[in-house]
Formats: sequence, structure tokens, C-alpha cells
Amino acid sequence: MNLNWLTVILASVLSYLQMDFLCLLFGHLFSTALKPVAVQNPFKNELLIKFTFVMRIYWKSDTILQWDLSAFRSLYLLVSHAEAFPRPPPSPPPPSLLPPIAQPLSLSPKPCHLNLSSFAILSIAPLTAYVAHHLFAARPRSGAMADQATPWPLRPQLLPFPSPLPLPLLLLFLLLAPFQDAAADPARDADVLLKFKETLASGGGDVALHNWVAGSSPCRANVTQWAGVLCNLDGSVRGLQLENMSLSGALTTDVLVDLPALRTLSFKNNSFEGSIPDMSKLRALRSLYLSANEFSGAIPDAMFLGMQWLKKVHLSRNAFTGRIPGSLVGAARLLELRLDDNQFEGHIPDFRQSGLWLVNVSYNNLEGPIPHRLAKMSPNWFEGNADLCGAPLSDACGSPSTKLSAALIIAIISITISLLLVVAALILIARRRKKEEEALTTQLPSSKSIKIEHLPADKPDHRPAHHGGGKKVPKEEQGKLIFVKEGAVKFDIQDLLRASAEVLGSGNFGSSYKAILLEGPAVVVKRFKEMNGVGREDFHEHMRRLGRLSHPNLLPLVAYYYRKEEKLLVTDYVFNGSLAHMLHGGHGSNLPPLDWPARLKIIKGVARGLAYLYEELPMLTVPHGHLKSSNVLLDSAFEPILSDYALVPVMNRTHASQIMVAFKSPECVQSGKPCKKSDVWSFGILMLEILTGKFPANYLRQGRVGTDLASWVNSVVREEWTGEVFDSNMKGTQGGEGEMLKLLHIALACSDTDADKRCELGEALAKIEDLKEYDDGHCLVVG
Ligand SMILES: Nc1ncnc2c1ncn2[C@@H]1O[C@H](COP(=O)(O)OP(=O)(O)OP(=O)(O)O)[C@@H](O)[C@H]1O
Repeated sequence: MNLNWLTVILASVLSYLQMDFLCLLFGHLFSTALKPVAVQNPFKNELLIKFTFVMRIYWKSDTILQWDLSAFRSLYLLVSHAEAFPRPPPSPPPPSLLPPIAQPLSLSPKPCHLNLSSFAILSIAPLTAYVAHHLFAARPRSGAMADQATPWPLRPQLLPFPSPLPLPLLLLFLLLAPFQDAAADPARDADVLLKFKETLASGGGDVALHNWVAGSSPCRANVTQWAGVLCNLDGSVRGLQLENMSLSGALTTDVLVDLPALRTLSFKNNSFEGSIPDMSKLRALRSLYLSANEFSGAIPDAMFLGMQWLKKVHLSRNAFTGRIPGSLVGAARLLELRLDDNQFEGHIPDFRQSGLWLVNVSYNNLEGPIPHRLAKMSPNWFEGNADLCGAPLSDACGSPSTKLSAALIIAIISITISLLLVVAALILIARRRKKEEEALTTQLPSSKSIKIEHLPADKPDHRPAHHGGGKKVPKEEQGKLIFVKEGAVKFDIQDLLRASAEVLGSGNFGSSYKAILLEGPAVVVKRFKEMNGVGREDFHEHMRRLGRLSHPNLLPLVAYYYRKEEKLLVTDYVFNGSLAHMLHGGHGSNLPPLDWPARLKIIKGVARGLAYLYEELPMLTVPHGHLKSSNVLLDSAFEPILSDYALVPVMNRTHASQIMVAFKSPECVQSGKPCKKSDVWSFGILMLEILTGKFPANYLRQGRVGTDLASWVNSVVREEWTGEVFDSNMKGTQGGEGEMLKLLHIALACSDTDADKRCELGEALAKIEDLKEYDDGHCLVVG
């Protein structure tokens, strides 16, 4: 009788009779003897589990199952073992290489193709037990007491009548089982491995795998013939263990798909680099070891999809990046996962495999909560990830709402701090600007006020109305110097502060100072404090209008600066200072006194400049408004240049009426307001000043007719003409006396107290233009 048959019968009988001890012994003997076979062939282990499950249903008794499983397990392993030898081994292996697991081979000295017959035998075991049960155990079941009286080891009460249902299941299972094992083919395996060796050739494979040669077999039964090859009992290649072989380069495992029995791949401790090889086709792989290499890059999320047999994945000490592949969650039999010392990031997938006992993800860049299933593992396996939280680590995870509110608080604090910083910066800028302005204005001496008679407060303002409507000053220009002269060299307030400054004098409006810019021309800055009665836009509009004026006898406005309380006007510096200085400077002036031709030239220039203002600013009652000798500057050629013109519209009304020359005209005394000829009057007085060399009291006092320059000249000329009326310092008069006298008469005509009788500017200009430096054939004797 075949051993298989004997085993089946014995196991069935023992199982049925509940002879626990014998059954245990029987099972134990077979289990121990065939354990290596079972270990090497996990599929058969799997089959065994199914088998016992069916048995469990069949017997419906845990107590029986315990012993019975041992028996049937042994039985099954025996059958499997016999099946593992499709043909005899080619030659006996060397005695020294024979592993102890070769021993059980003696249990089946003769190879047999068991397949159907073996499974037929196997199926007989439960069937035998079933029939036996049916025949013998049915009787005790008729009386419960009898069941209880049955002495040990016979305990039929534990053997309820089995349901017929498991039988078909069992048969089905047994029929399906044989198709699982593929036939071993060493020649094919050798071919595949040689192809694989070729892929490693450049990376040291030739040296390390030198005994992988064509014509030989990688396995002889379960004995390895080629370096690093793991073999099954049937001589098929079970795995590759190419560890510590100094292999390098990229690893490609595509060809290994043709090794049907391949279950293990280990390339630990080499120098493989690049991305992880595509393992997705090695569906039957149980163990994958790639630790301690130089693999890098992200692992595709679906890499392990369908690899349901995968039990061990070791990828430690590489440079893998990206997320932990989610397909590992689907590897239902996963036991060990080592990903430590990489650069994995993101969350740990929600591993739930019941057998998973090792998950080491230490020293990566992982974050978020550790899945509940891993909470009882060693905390060391999760250390080195700054943002991981939850058990087994001591850092508790905040709830999402807590995190949200924390993020919200951080955002609010950041925004508040940013706003505070912005506000602080704005305050600092404003303060700095104010300081600069203060610094600028303190560098300018305060204007010296000159007391003059006040106009009645109710006197109307005759300045032309300026309504807004001009284009608005852009915000960025506010608080800055605004340049109105075309082609002017640009600079800012800081440049002015840095420039070397010289006070030119203090006038009625404020002081003027000369600033020599570090890089640029010398400019004059005049400060006006009495210019705050006009709106910002009107002021800007007027300044823009002045900036558009251009005449050789006008001092162009270069730039201005607007502050509510104070304005700065910037003009070019005029080399020879003012006419007032030339006329009345006395010993302070290094220049010789102006001679007659120079004075005539100055008067002509002033007349032209004034006429230009009348033409360009017809809307102004007094286009100049403040014509006097200190506002007539002399350039290097002693050409007159008018300054401080057209400021009446932007001056404070009261101040203007007190200070400005046009407001000192006789008609202003009488009617309280200047007229179109008020500037002509100022011009007349200026001409008298130039001709006589006397400082007109008219500049100082208002309406004191009789004591002013015009009255004096008039009286002198009327009573007895004398040359004393002309400036005694004026040289070059010889031969020009007649022209001088003509000019004197023109001046008197312009300064007539009666505005109606007063000469028109155009008329005066025409007459003045006709004047020559020397008389035509006349020779006046100047006394
Ligand atoms: N652009 C300039 N170039 C050279 N000197 C100038 C310039 N502007 C003004 N000055 C001179 O600086 C001095 C002060 O002038 P400022 O205009 O401040 O006062 P003022 O003309 O004497 O009186 P007011 O304030 O009534 O006009 C004067 O001697 C004037 O001639």
C-alpha cells in the first residue's frame, strides 16, 4: 500500500475517533518532517489554510479541528512533497552542500506525477471521516445521555452530524488546487538570468556573477549553482540574492518576469542608482530588498498594485522622494515595510494589514498623523520626521479645527503685524518728510516783516478767480519738488539740504537763499509764508502757468514745493544780483556804478519783460504786482531779469495789500484796489530810481504823495531843471542828456498819481524803445 493511502486512512480514523494524543503525534511528525517544504512553497501553505478552513466547516468543532488540522496538514504536505519531483535530479549534489531539508526526500524515493491521484487520495480523507461519522456517530446522537456517557477518548457528542454543504466546497477546492504549480524549467531560467546578467554587465555584473555561464544550470534541485541564486526543490529559481556585490548603474528587472517561481529579490548593499525598477509585473513577488543603494526619485503610486503576495519591502537608506506609494496599502499580506533614511514626504498611507508588524519610516520628511494601526509600533520607527504626530510619538496631533484656528490666528497675527509695520513705516516717512521740510525751512532765515499801513480789511480782493478744474497733482508728486520749467535739471529736497547754501537776503515774503547743488546748477530758493489762502489745486495751476512763461527778461520758475503753511519757489541763480544792490549797494558792491547806457538797457529790458507779462497774463489786473529794483536781477551781461512776478493771485490778500508794490500805487490808496496801470506806476517809480539813484520811499510807504520819489522829481523838474535830479554816480551821460531827459519824462508820465492820466504801458514801451544812448546832434550840459 502506498504511503499516501496509509496516511489518509490513518488520519481519517484518528480524526474521527477524536484520539487527540495520537492525532497530535501523527500530525506533529509529519509537520516537522515536511516543514521546510511548506516554508519553501508558500503557495502550498496557503492551500493548507484553505483546506483547514474547509475542514473547520466540515467538522464544526474547534476541539477536533485542532488535532485534525495537524493530521491533514501533514497529509497534505506529504502529497505536495511527492508532487515536487516531476523528474529525477540530473546528478546528485556534493555531500557538503546537502542541506538538512533534503532529508524528507527519502519519504518519497520514487518520483511520481501525483496530481489527480494525489488529490483524489486527499479528498478521501474527509470523505472517509464523513462516512465513518455517518455510520458510527449517528447512533450516539439518538440519546443525549448516551453521548454524555461516552468515555474519553471517544466523544461522539463533539461530532455533530455534518451538514452536506461543505462537501461540494471541499471537492471544488481540491480540484482547483493542482493547477497552481508551474513546471520547473532550468534551461529557461538560465536563459533569463543570463539576459539579466547582461543588464548588469556595465555595473560590475560580469565580475560578481562570473559563474553565471551559459551551458550550466543556476539550480540543482534546491542547491544553488550560480552566485546569489535561490533555488526551489524542483530546481526552479526562487529568488535572487545579489547583496554586497558592488553592483552599480540602473537596475532593470523586466526580464525576470519570465521566472515563474521567482519570489524573492534582494539587491541590498550595492550602488544601484536611478529610479526604482518597475516591479509591477512581478506579481508573485514575496520579498523585495533594495536597501542601502543609491536609488532616487519618486516611486509610482501604483508600483505595487496587484502584488497581493508581497510580504516584505525593504527600501531603507536610499534617496527616494515623493509620497509613499499608496498601492502598498493593497498588499494584504504585507508584514514588513522599511522606508527609513529616505526623503519620502507627505502622509503615511492608512495601512490596515493585520499581519503588518514592522513599519519603519524614520528619517524622512513625512508629516501628519500616524495611522491608527501603527500606533503600537516602536516610536523609533517614526523618529526623524519633524511633522509626524500621534501615537506612538509623544507629539499629539491637533484636531483639524484646532489646526485651522491655529492657522487662522497665525494669519490674523501676520496681517496685523504687517499692517502695523505699514502704518509705522508711513508714520516714519511722514515724520521724516516733516523733519526735512523743517530742516529746509530752518535753514532759511525768517522773513523780516516791514510794517506798512494796512489796507481796510473789507477791501475786495481783485485777484482773478481761479477755480479748480486744472489737472490734479498726482499723489506721488505731493510733498515733493514739482518742476515746471522745461528741460530743468531735476533734484529733490534732500539735494537742496545737502547743497551748500548762502542766504541772499530776507524780503517781505520770506528769505531767499542760494543753493549750489552737488551735481547741478546754483539755484535760488525763496520761502513764502503768506501764500496759504489759495487752494492746492489753484496754486498748482498757477505755478504751471508761470512755468510756461518764457522771456529773456523774466526769471523762469524752475520748480516749486507745496506745503499748506508754506511754499518754496525755486529759480535760477542770476549772477550779478539785483538792480537794487547795484544802485544802492554802496561800498559793498565790487562793481562800478551803472552808467547811462547800462541803465537805459536795463529800463528797456524791464519794459519788454513787463509788456510780455501784460500780454501773457491779461487776466491779471497787475501782471507783475511787485516790480521794484530788488526784483530786477542782472545777469552777467547786465540784462535785466524780472523776478517775483505774477504772485498776487496766490498771495494772502491782506499781506499782498500791505507788501506788494502795486498796492502802494496812488489809485490803490484812493480806491483800495490796484488797476491795470498800477504796474505802470511801479515801472515809472523804478525808472525814476534808476535815473536818480535814489531809493524810493514809495516801496516803503503807501500813498504818501508828496514825500515820495515821483513827487520829488516832479517838483525838481518843474521848478528849475537841474542835472542834480540824475544819479551823480551815473557815468556815460555826455551826449545822452537829451535822451535821459526824455526818459525822465516818460518815467514821470508812468508814475502819474492820476491813473487816468498815466501813460499806458504800450505807449511807454514804444517811447522807451525809441530812446538811444546819445542825443541826435544835441548836446545837453549836465550840471
Ligand atoms: N534768483 C536770484 N538770483 C540772484 N539773487 C537773487 C535772486 N532772487 C533774489 N535775489 C536777491 O536776494 C535778495 C533777497 O531777495 P528777496 O526776493 O527774498 O527779497 P526782496 O526782493 O528784497 O524783497 P521782497 O521779498 O519784497 O521781494 C535780494 O537782494 C534779491 O535781489
